[in-house]
Amino acid sequence: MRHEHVFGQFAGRGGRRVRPPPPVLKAQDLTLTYAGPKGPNIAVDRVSLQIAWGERLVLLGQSGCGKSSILKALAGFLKPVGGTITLHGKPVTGPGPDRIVVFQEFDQLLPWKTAVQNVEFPLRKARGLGKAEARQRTEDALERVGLTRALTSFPHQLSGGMKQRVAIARAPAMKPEVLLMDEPFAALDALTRERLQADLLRVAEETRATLLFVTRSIEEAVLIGTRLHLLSSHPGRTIRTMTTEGAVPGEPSFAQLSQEVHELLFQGGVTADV
Ligand SMILES: Nc1ncnc2c1ncn2[C@@H]1O[C@H](COP(=O)(O)OP(=O)(O)OP(=O)(O)O)[C@@H](O)[C@H]1O
Repeated sequence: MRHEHVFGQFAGRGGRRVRPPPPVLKAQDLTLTYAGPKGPNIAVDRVSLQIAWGERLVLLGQSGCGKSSILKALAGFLKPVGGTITLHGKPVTGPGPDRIVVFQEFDQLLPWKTAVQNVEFPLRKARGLGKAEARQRTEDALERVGLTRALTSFPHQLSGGMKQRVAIARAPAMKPEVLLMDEPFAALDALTRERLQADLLRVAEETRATLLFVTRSIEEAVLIGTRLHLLSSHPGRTIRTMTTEGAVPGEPSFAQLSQEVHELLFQGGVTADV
């Protein structure tokens, strides 16, 4: 099966070779460490990746392989000890509203604001939208994720799934350059997880979001991603990047690609936990 993604070899009309679109976000030879008792521990070792506009890149690998660390570095929360990160060719030096992060934890909403206000507030504060436009965008975003009730409830009155819906509505409504999602569905029950995966896919496609998504689930990766970046176990190194093109959920192609990914992760010294 052919799943290798080869940059620089996109076929244009009439089979002409055309250049791929320039990456929105790019990391080159990214090395990340944490301080340990005996000196720095390498968490991520010279990983390079790039995300083009409208692409959904999934970082996949075993627990502790450095997926969250890469996401944090791309978000600007963690400074690399080696390599570079650029957004539209400009170095990333810290966090910014051009990169919005959605975490796994359910406590990322402002507890003193309602569901509606949690979406509306950053649109007004960080994006500087007027009241009418922010309200319109908020209503639109919440409708997209199917949140039609409990709109005036506070986070402590919402279920975990509902809170994640608000977080998923809020992030694309900000229209960031890149949406960074760190295992946003890992703490949800299987049914809610499936529903939110479908909602995310729909929102991402409708809003043409550029997405970096972190997961440990092979099936989730193949479902969500247009491209996968497989990482070896600690310290995280690139095993391979591959496209998910042709893998259709519910068809043998999907199971086939999932199996291929599983084998690659095992060969890379990884125990995939799905
Ligand atoms: N704040 C920290 N201080 C020290 N070491 C850390 C810190 N955060 C992460 N690490 C270490 O860095 C490595 C990579 O961690 P990271 O959380 O990025 O992995 P991960 O692939 O996201 O794991 P998981 O899937 O379990 O969330 C691990 O060995 C971890 O112990």
